[in-house]
Amino acid sequence: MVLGVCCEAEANPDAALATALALAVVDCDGASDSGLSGVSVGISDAEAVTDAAEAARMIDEPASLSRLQYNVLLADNMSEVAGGALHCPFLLEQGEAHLTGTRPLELVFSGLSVSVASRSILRDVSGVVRPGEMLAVMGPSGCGKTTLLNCLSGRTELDSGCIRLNRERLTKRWKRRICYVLQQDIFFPDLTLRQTLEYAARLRLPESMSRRQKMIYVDHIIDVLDLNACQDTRMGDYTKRGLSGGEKKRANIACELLTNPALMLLDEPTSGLDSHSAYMLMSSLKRYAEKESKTLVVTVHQPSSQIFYMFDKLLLLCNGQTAYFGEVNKVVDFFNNIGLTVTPHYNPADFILECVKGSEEMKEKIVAAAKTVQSYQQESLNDYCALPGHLYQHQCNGRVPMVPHGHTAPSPPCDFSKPSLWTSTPTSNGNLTAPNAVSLTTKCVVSNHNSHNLSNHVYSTIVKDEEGKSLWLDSQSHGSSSVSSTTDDDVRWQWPTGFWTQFKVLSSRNFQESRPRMLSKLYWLQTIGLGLMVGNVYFQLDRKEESLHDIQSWMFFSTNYWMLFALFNALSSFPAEREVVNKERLSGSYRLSAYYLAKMVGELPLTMTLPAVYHIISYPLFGFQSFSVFLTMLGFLLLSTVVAQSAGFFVGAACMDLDVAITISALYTLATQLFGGYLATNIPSWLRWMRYLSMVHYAYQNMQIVEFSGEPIRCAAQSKFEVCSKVNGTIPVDVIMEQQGATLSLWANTLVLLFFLVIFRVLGYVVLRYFRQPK
Ligand SMILES: Nc1ncnc2c1ncn2[C@@H]1O[C@H](COP(=O)(O)OP(=O)(O)OP(=O)(O)O)[C@@H](O)[C@H]1O
Repeated sequence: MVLGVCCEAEANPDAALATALALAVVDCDGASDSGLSGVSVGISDAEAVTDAAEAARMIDEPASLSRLQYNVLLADNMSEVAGGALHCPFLLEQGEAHLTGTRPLELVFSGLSVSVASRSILRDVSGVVRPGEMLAVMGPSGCGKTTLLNCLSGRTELDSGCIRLNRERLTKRWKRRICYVLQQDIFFPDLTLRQTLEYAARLRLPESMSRRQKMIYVDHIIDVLDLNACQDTRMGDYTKRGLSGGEKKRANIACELLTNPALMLLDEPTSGLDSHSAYMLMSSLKRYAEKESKTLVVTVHQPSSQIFYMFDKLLLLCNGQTAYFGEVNKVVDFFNNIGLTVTPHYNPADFILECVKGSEEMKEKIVAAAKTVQSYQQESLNDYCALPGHLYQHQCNGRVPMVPHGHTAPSPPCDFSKPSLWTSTPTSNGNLTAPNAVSLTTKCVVSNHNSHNLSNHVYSTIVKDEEGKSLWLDSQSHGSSSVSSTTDDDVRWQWPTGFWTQFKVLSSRNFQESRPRMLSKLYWLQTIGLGLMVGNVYFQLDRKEESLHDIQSWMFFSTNYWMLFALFNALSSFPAEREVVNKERLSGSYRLSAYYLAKMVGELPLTMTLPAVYHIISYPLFGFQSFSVFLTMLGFLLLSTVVAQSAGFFVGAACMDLDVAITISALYTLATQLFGGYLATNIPSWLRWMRYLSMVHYAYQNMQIVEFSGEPIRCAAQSKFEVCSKVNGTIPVDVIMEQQGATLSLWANTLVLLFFLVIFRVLGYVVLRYFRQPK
């Protein structure tokens, strides 16, 4: 037995401990502040726990939930100690730890119809999945399985139909709490599996867990999904070899399991796995669903009969219509009853798939039979959906649900031990019996007084399977926090971690993920080669009028090259990570602002490294003047590079299509070069304003001001500068600048560059926030 409780209490430790345990044994309703803050308590002995639990029972005033920070690791016998007297998952109200138990979740979908470009993809598809159940969605390729999951996760809009999660509508809050394991495995290819999971844990597990606990969690998930051997292998993609298809699939599931969601939607989790691995994976998922009362919807192609019978329910689709919905072990009867008999020893999954891939006549027959069955249930489903979801929110803290004037408040059906909406019981003739009526009078208390539910709702647990191997750590959903509220829409969304944690983790991930891309061996070679080449072309230039053109071309080339380099690199940066970021944003892992800021900061050192190396090589070859000029020029070169990177971020964020982004950027950069002041000095007056939009112009001017102020250019014998006949034999810097029509000072140019930097970065954020929201 292991129990660690971290409480903060200004009272004595025992009281703090008792209070923590009281949470397990008192009704959460009416929690009042008992002034907890500041003491840590740890117990490792069952007797002490029993005593404390007893003490907790005697507390008159339930503890303040708002000021209690707790973190509990509890072994499986804790439930016996506390006697299973849990009444509800508890809420920490004011944002300190924000952990809530995962409520078991009943998923009901009714009459779902979807069409794309006037083609009907799903037609009137309905079903119910209860906590602890696994629903298999099967059907031939293209029948609409993925579309159905997209609907259930809220990613595809419905033409008609309804989806209810514990009677609530599928709001943004729910969408972020549903775990959707996509068919495609979307990861950063250069991170290893372990790094990927660690970052996911640090982002998605609550702040109240220490980093060590999060890492223990990661270890368990790796262990459970048998990913130990490949944990240090990079994820890889189609250009770089990394994890195998099956390993990636399991990694995908592992990332989602970290948050321990109540509802998991898995799109073909077994594809690409050998039969043994597929079996092992599905049995893990099955155990998970059963032990943790999770609701699982899984699409599968051609499961083995062993896997097939692991499912509780089956939804068979045929051309977007329901061909069967009901218990898996009744499907053979259903087919028998319509005259389609399974050959003995034949895999029933293969058989039914062959039937729904058969002739049109056969398909129609199956769909018609399924409709007959469905009509029994449809009415109740319609009633269910007609209920205004927010009236029936799961109010397990004893508060009265909000009810419009003149209505009686029915209690939400929190008790899942009661029969639910769709207990399909096929009769001997294959038809399903009429469903049980929706129970609106069940008690509003999650009060299964059994050991499982205690652990399920309150404590982080290490659940063990029959062989004693740890399966899942923790029973709490970390995907989000707040549970109850008066309406669907006014629920405050609480992020699993705070802004600064997200910023820190994402900056570090961004740095790690971008480094191989931004500082590849090829780029190093290119930079060093270019630095040497340019340095030798403009080798030790004398600061005299005869060399002026070459000096200016070194500056223009250097500035221009690094600005273009940064811009085009940034351009491909968003498209490359868009899918991963969209996936993470959809699952509510972090704020966009934290991601955006982290991206800017995380990539900053990487953006600056290569131009700095180039400058260090080429400037001394070009002709070292003084250390201060060298450093100032480096500073301005880096500033110009970062400004150009901002433009690249903006265009990359705004354009979904990389080709379009490249075309727009090429046009913009070529124009900025033309108006930069070096290539064309006599710009027609009506086009001169374009110069002020050219970032290169300001950067190039600054380089010249710094260089020519440091060591003035000596006049030639036959100087074209009038000033040479009067002053000192050197050309003042402002004369050179005026000759190019540039009148701004060093600081004015710098301010304009900073303005570009801020504007492009803000625009980039606005685009991502309002125009590129993941769907
Ligand atoms: N955005 C879309 N535009 C046009 N057609 C679409 C779109 N999305 C899906 N479809 C079509 O809808 C049908 C169902 O697609 P879906 O991906 O749901 O099938 P599936 O059963 O998951 O297939 P598979 O088993 O091959 O993954 C397919 O015929 C597909 O071409």
